[in-house]
This record gives sequence, C-alpha cells and structure tokens, in this order.
Amino acid sequence: MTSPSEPRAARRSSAASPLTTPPSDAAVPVVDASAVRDMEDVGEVLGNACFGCGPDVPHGLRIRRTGHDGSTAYAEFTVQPEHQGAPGLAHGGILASAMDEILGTSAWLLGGRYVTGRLETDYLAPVPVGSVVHLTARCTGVDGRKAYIEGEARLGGPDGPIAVRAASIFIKVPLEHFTKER
Ligand SMILES: CCCCCCCC(=O)SCCNC(=O)CCNC(=O)[C@H](O)C(C)(C)COP(=O)(O)OP(=O)(O)OC[C@H]1O[C@@H](n2cnc3c(N)ncnc32)[C@H](O)[C@@H]1OP(=O)(O)O
Repeated sequence: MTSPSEPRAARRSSAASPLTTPPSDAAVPVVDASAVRDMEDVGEVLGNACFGCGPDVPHGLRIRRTGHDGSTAYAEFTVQPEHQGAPGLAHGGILASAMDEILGTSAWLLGGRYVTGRLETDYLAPVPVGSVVHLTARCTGVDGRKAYIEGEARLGGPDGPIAVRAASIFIKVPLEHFTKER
C-alpha cells in the first residue's frame, strides 16, 4: 500500500514505463522445467565468476538465490562496505546490478538464454551498508524474444518496505551471443 507521505515513485502502481509494459496480447510466461533444474546448480552452468551471484567473487554482490514460484524468483544479499556510494549507503549502481541479477533469474526460469535489453529503476529509500536486501522478480508477459520482467528490493524482510523497484525487457539470444569472438 502507498500513502501521500511516500515518495511519488512509490505511489505509481508499477515500476514499468510504457516501454517496459508488455503489449496487451503478450503471452503468459511459462516456466521451463530444465531451466529450473539448471537453476539448482547455476554456478556450474554459468561459471562462478558472476559479479552478481558468484559466491567467491571478492567485491561481488554474492547474491544467494532462495527459491522460486512459477516465474517469480527470490534471492537476497548483504550490502558490504565495498558496495557503498555515499558514506554508509549502498551505491545506486550496485542496487541496479542486484536488480539486474534477480530480473535475469526470473528470465532464466523461462528457458533459453536472455540478456538485459532495458533496465528501469526507481529508488525509493536509501539502503544502509550491512542491510540484508530481499530481492523478488516476476515475468509479466512474453512477446516473441522479449520477456517483460519487474521486481523489487525490500529491507527488513521479504515483506518489508520497498527500497528499489525495477522494470525491464530481457531479450532471448542464441548461445553464440556468449561464445562468439569479439
Ligand atoms: C541467472 C543469470 C542472471 C544474469 C543477470 C545479468 C544479465 C545481464 O546483465 S546481460 C548483460 C547486459 N546486456 C547485454 O550485454 C546486452 C547487449 N545488447 C545486445 O547484445 C543486443 O542489443 C540485444 C541482444 C539485446 C538485441 O539485439 P538483437 O538480437 O539484434 O535483437 P533486436 O532485433 O535489436 O531486438 C529484438 C527485439 O527486442 C527489442 N529490443 C531490443 N533492445 C531493446 C531495448 N533496449 N528496449 C526495448 N526493446 C528492445 C527490439 O525492439 C526487438 O523487438 P521486436 O522483436 O518487437 O522487433
């Protein structure tokens, strides 16, 4: 619920702009069973060097995936001193990275491989160093290669107040996107 005392962005019903709102004829997302199996060992599939979720990346976010329900993905991470921007507070780009990771996790559940095409963020409250940030994201529709995905970061628990909201388009790409020489 929002109230007039909350930031203006929080009073909008969704983080999505017209660009990240699925068209009215978008398909309902369908979760892919093999993607769910891969998710259980995502490090083995992707390698463990990911800035978002690599468990041993020294200055990474070390996001821990905690489960999913349909295309809704859940994860959490703890804001470290090396993630700060203003003294004692998480850098906005770090929080956008965390949103990218959870939105990408929801896209992963659809099967195939998706990359971020567009990422929109609303910052509603500062996030102190030391906070455990609870991340959630869900697919709101699929249109051809485009998956529309929204999510939020909450403080103080999975049902706590929203600190960041994001809306995005992820684009399905072939495996060669990652393997071709550049
Ligand atoms: C579990 C793992 C979690 C991982 C989470 C982390 C995810 C990431 O950070 S991925 C890294 C960041 N992203 C990237 O590097 C992507 C770089 N961009 C690209 O490679 C290309 O621009 C790419 C693949 C997105 C699109 O190129 P291309 O394959 O030629 O497709 P293109 O024809 O341009 O676009 C496909 C469709 O998407 C739409 N689209 C593409 N980009 C955008 C955009 N920014 N906004 C809106 N729509 C877009 C196009 O309009 C088109 O729509 P339609 O099918 O209706 O015509």
